[in-house]
Amino acid sequence: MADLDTFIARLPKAELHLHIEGSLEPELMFALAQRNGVTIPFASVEEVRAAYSFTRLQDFLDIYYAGADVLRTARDFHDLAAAYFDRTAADGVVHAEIMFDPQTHTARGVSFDTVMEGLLSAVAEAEAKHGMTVKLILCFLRHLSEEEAFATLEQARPWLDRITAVGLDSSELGHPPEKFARVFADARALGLRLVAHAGEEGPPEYVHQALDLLDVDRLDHGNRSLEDPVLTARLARTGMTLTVCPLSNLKLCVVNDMADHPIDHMLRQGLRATINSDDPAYFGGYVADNYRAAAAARGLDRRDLATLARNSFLGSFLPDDAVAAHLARLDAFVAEHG
Ligand SMILES: Nc1ncnc2[nH]cnc12
Ligand SMILES: [Zn+2]
Repeated sequence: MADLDTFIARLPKAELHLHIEGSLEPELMFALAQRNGVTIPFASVEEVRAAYSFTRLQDFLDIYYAGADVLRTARDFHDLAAAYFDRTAADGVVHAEIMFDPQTHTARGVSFDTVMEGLLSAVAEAEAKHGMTVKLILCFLRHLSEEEAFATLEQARPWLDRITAVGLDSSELGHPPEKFARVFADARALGLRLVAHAGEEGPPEYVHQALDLLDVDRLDHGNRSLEDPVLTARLARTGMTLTVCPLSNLKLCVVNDMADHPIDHMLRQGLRATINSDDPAYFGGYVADNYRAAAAARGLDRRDLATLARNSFLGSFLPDDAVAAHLARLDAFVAEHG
C-alpha cells in the first residue's frame, strides 16, 4: 500500500471524541428542517457552510446549538447517527464512543427517551451493517447548573445499561470541572466511566481539576496541559488518554496553523494521544481527514499513525479481551502495510 491516504483510511482505529450533534451535515439539517417544518436561519447549504468561521469555541457552540433545533423525533436521531456510522466506517473506524448532549434536546421539549431510542436503533443497525461496536457517552452541558446535570443523570437512570460514560462539554472558560464534582461522583457510583473536556480553551488548572476532583478516566482535548511540565509528566506517567482533535483545534483557533499543532510533541513526550474529529460536519473533516491533516502538517510517519490508532484502542472503554483482539488486528495490518 504505497499511498499514505489509503493507509490512513484502512488503518483500523477507534474514534473516542465525537459529538453526534456535531456530525449534522448541512444537507441533513435542511432535510430535517423541511421534514419537521422547522425554520432555520440559512437560505442554502452554501450559506450554512459559509457561517462556519469561528474565532473561539463559543462562536461555534452558538451555531451548533441552533443547528440541533431540527432534531425532533427518534427518526431524526436515528438518521443523524446512521449517517455518521456509514461515513466513519469508510474511515476504518471499527469502534466508536460517541457523545450526545441530552440537555440540548430536553430544553426544547424533546424527551430523553426520544434521543435514546433514535440513537440506539442506529447503533444496532451499524453493529449489524458495519460490524463496528459503539458506546454512548452522555455529556452534561457545563454552562448549565449542577442541579440541571443531576436532573439529567436522573433521566438517564432507565437507560444506564446502554450508557457507558458521562462527559462534560460546552463553554469551558468560567465553568471549571469543580462545578460538577458531586454529579460526577454520583455517576461513578452508578458504575459509569468518566470523561471531561479540559484544557481546550481552559487553563492547565482545569485539567488538574478534571483529574483530582472529577477523577476522569480520559481527557477530551487536554492541549493546554502542555503549558505545565509537571502536569504533562503526570499524564504520561499515569497513561492518561487524551482525545485530541486537530481540525477542531484549527477551526476554533486553539492552534493558529496546523503546522503549530502539538500532536507529535505529545507522542514524543509519551502521552497517550489519540486523533478524533470532535464535530466533523462543522470542522471540515471526519477522523481520517484529521489523521491526514496532522500527518501532512507535522510529518507523522506510518509508525506514528499506528501508535495513534493503537492508543485509540488502549484508551477505549472496551473490555481487555476486545482491546487485545483489536491490537492484534492492528499489528497484522501494520506488518502487512506499514
Ligand atoms: N469542541 C467542543 N468543546 C466543547 N464543547 C463541545 N461541544 C461540541 N464540541 C465541543
Ligand atoms: Zn468535543
